[in-house]
Amino acid sequence: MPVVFDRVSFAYHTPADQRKAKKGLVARIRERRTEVAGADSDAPQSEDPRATGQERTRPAWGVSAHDEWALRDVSFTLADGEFLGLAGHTGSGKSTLIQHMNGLLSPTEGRVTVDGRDLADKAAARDCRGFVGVVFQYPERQLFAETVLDDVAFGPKNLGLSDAEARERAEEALRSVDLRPEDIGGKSPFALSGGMQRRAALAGVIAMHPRVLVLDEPAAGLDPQAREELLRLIARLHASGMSVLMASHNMDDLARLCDRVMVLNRGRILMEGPPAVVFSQGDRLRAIGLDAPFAQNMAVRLRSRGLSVSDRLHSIQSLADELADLHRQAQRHESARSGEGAGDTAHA
Ligand SMILES: Nc1ncnc2c1ncn2[C@@H]1O[C@H](COP(=O)(O)OP(=O)(O)OP(=O)(O)O)[C@@H](O)[C@H]1O
Repeated sequence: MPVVFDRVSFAYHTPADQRKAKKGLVARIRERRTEVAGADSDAPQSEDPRATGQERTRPAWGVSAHDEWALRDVSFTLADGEFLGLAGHTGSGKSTLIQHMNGLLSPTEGRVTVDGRDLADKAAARDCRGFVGVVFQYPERQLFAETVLDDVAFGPKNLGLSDAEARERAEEALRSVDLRPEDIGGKSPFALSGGMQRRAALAGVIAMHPRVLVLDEPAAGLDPQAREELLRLIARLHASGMSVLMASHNMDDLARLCDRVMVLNRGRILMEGPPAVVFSQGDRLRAIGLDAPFAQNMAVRLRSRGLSVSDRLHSIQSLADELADLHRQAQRHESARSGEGAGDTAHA
């Protein structure tokens, strides 16, 4: 079930080129009305702001014309079984992109298809919500039911499943996020810890049996242990066969988990590729206000101190492997030197 973005642009306000087209239309309509009403052409006419483009609302976040596009010309494919990471500074368009994944927002230009069906088609968008599960930022804020089990069963019930089937799905989903339905199913969601609430909210999406899981900053605001548990859980869901798109501000999480990373900057894809390739370009990342993963920063520092470590380091694992290699090389070098030394002594 690939999700394909084909030259997607999105503006929260009508973009300039489309306003221009509208302006022409409004002017023509006004001329026509004037002709029909026989209006006195000398009479002062109140300017229709739409005809002059003055209605143009300068977007709150933008200072130049191109900033009115929250997404601009975005093309990519989330392939079956892939784990795609989405990085980008605040306001770069990650949440906007995510809302296009299941048709909550429709492109102003371009198209999004899921399994070949264009989400501009309402029926396709409705169907895809069963397959593409979106977990928004702080999803626990949307918990509402009296019990955890009712909350998680809400989605399946909406799909038309019977109470018993929905309950079964809810229990299964809770177990898949390491929550025991027999312990917490009857509790209020608000009686759970923050990390458990987050997992219960995730279970509500998993209970819909999505094949694509979309996560917007899933670990934001969790304590270190809860975030570790949650990220492990996401890796496990991915390993079970789901495709995942995960937006995150944490480059280390993306470097560690993703097959491929896409970096958004002002609504456009700036970089895209395997973590080792994207995250080795620390300077480009820093230029748009993103940090590189710890391993990449460490590699830069080690190189500046004369150690010849790879500039492709992007994860703690790759850093550990590289340092172990260097250590082994140094040991070999050392033993070769001491062997030479021993030979010299024997010679003497
Ligand atoms: N409802 C809205 N109306 C108008 N503009 C919006 C709206 N939502 C977002 N924007 C603007 O669209 C741009 C992209 O926002 P978006 O929330 O997608 O970015 P983001 O990368 O998810 O940011 P963050 O990391 O802070 O969540 C921003 O400039 C934002 O101000």
